[in-house]
Amino acid sequence: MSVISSWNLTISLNTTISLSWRSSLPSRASFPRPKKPKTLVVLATALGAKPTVLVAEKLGDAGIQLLKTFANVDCSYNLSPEELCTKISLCDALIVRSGTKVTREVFESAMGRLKVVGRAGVGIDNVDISAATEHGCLVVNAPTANTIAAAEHGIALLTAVSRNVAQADASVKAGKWERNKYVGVSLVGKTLAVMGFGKVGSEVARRAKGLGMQVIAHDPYAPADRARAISVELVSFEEALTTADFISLHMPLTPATSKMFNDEAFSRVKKGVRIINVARGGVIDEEALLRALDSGVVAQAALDVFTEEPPPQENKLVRHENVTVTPHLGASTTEAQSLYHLLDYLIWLLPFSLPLPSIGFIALYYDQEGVALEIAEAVVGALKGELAATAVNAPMVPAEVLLELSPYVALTEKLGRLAVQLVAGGSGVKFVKVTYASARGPDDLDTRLLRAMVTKGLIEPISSVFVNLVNADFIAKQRGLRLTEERIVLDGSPEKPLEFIQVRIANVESKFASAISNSGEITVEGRVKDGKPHLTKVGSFGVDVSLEGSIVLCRQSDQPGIIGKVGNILSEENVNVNFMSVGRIAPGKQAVMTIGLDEEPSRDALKKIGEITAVEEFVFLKL
Ligand SMILES: NC(=O)c1ccc[n+]([C@@H]2O[C@H](COP(=O)([O-])OP(=O)(O)OC[C@H]3O[C@@H](n4cnc5c(N)ncnc54)[C@H](O)[C@@H]3O)[C@@H](O)[C@H]2O)c1
Ligand SMILES: O=C(O)[C@H](O)COP(=O)(O)O
Repeated sequence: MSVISSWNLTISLNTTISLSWRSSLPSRASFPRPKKPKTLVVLATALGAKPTVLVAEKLGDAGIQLLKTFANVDCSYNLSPEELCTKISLCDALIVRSGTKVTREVFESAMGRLKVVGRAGVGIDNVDISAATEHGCLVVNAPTANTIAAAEHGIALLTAVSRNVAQADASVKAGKWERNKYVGVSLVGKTLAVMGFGKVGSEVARRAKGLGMQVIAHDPYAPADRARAISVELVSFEEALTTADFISLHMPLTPATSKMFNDEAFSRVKKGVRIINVARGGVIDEEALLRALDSGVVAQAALDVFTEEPPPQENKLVRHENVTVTPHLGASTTEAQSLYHLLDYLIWLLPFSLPLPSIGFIALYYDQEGVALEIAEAVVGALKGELAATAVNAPMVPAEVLLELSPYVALTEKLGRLAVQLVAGGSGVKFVKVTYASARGPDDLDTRLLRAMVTKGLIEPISSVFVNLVNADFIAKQRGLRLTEERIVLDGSPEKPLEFIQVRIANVESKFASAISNSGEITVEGRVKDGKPHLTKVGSFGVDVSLEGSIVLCRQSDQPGIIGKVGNILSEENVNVNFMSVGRIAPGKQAVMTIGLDEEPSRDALKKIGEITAVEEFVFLKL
């Protein structure tokens, strides 16, 4: 019994990072479950009051209970689109299944409050992902908990069509006894083409092999070794169509798979093929399927999913005598939807004092967290500002990379904040260059998170927009901000990921002229020292101040007594100086004094600093 270990990282709004460890047993599904800690995303969010989670479709009780430990939970099912839009502005998170369309209007109606959409299941085709991203709303799903349920339903439909179970049942219930009419076809030795060899598809394949079928699969993105491991041959779309006796669909609905099964595809299938769809209705052109059924090209179809759900009463496919239908039941088993947790079973087993190996076996078999728990964990984690393993619309940063980069995450955001506050007028920022100096090779540094944090730092002080890893690139583009990145490869030890980071803003004037470097750009540079972000350069002046609280930058003609005068003004106001450094061009010439402050000084105190005779210019910057 192997144990999956996981690291969870937390980044809160002030970008402090915490690390916790958890372990869990592998799930019953043999398709590798995403190792939560390996792929993570930052959702920096700060929620003062208890957040509100709207659960818009039935969710297992285990999930509801978990949500209630952290949030106010509003379970309102069967909301009309208008009702959903009305409610959403009062919610921080929304949990749906496939029955709720989370449209652009929903995100617009949320007016910035909605931070997470949790899809309690796999398919995210009912969520407008672009709109979510534009609104900085993280979308998470529960990709593994219903895999087995869906695969079993696929097999149930496969066996049902081969033996006319639904039709024969209806006939007997209608008082008939038609033994000759419902002669079926055998599965053994027949070829099954699994279209989409992902989690569900591979579980269907495994089960079909157990029924004695020849299994082939078509999936342009599936790794060959996964197929080889269960002796399934990966084939082209053409070969799948032309050789299969049964076709089972398991791909997602995307623009590429939409109506993949159309007249053209049906013109190439083996006459009498049987089709099972437990994926999404939209992957089949339903009109084309009807024609293929009527002409006998397709002998039978079993459909769990439809383009429109529920399908209209008059839908000819639903009423077709060679079509077996179920109302999107693929994920609907008690085990998939609710909690069958390892611990419950271990506790249940205790009185039996079973030997350890059998406990292990049973525990492994029943380690089904259920969709409800999987999505509740993801949503609560995201609301806490933790990192979501199942994020759909944000780049994933491996946990170990994130841990190493954490102080640089804080540094980049603060450099962005400082740089933009140095711009005269604060706006008009269009060209930003971020330079990363490192002894590591260019492929050895993932800067996506750092870039997002510079954007956050640049935009948040001058707008009301909430920027996070989800929407940083979109917001930058929308505001016409061109952020370019540059790498400087230094000699030395690659132990540290970065030596220094520089943020430059071109084509702007500065309210602190000394911040303009020789290249004519506002320039701030920082390093991480003892795990803390430090400002180490402003313009062409070397400085050194820890980036916390706020900062006063002050240029003076280099002479004795200035530090004392500034210190006096601040101490009269009870403002604590946490750090001070002076960087000068040459003794007796100009110097830039950097003062780190714990409290914000009054306007009056700042005015007094400006009035010190030797002070040529100064600026107060909030971090
Ligand atoms: N009926 C239900 O209740 C139910 C339950 C669970 C999943 N589903 C649906 O089943 C589908 C598969 O779910 P999963 O968990 O296995 O997802 P998955 O992401 O693990 O697998 C999908 C596979 O489809 C493949 N694919 C993508 N484009 C393809 C194409 N053009 N041709 C062939 N293959 C392609 C991908 O490479 C991937 O391997 C999804 O549409 C999901 O929404 C339905
Ligand atoms: O994509 C999925 O997970 C399935 O279609 C399940 O959908 P459901 O949560 O509405 O049952």
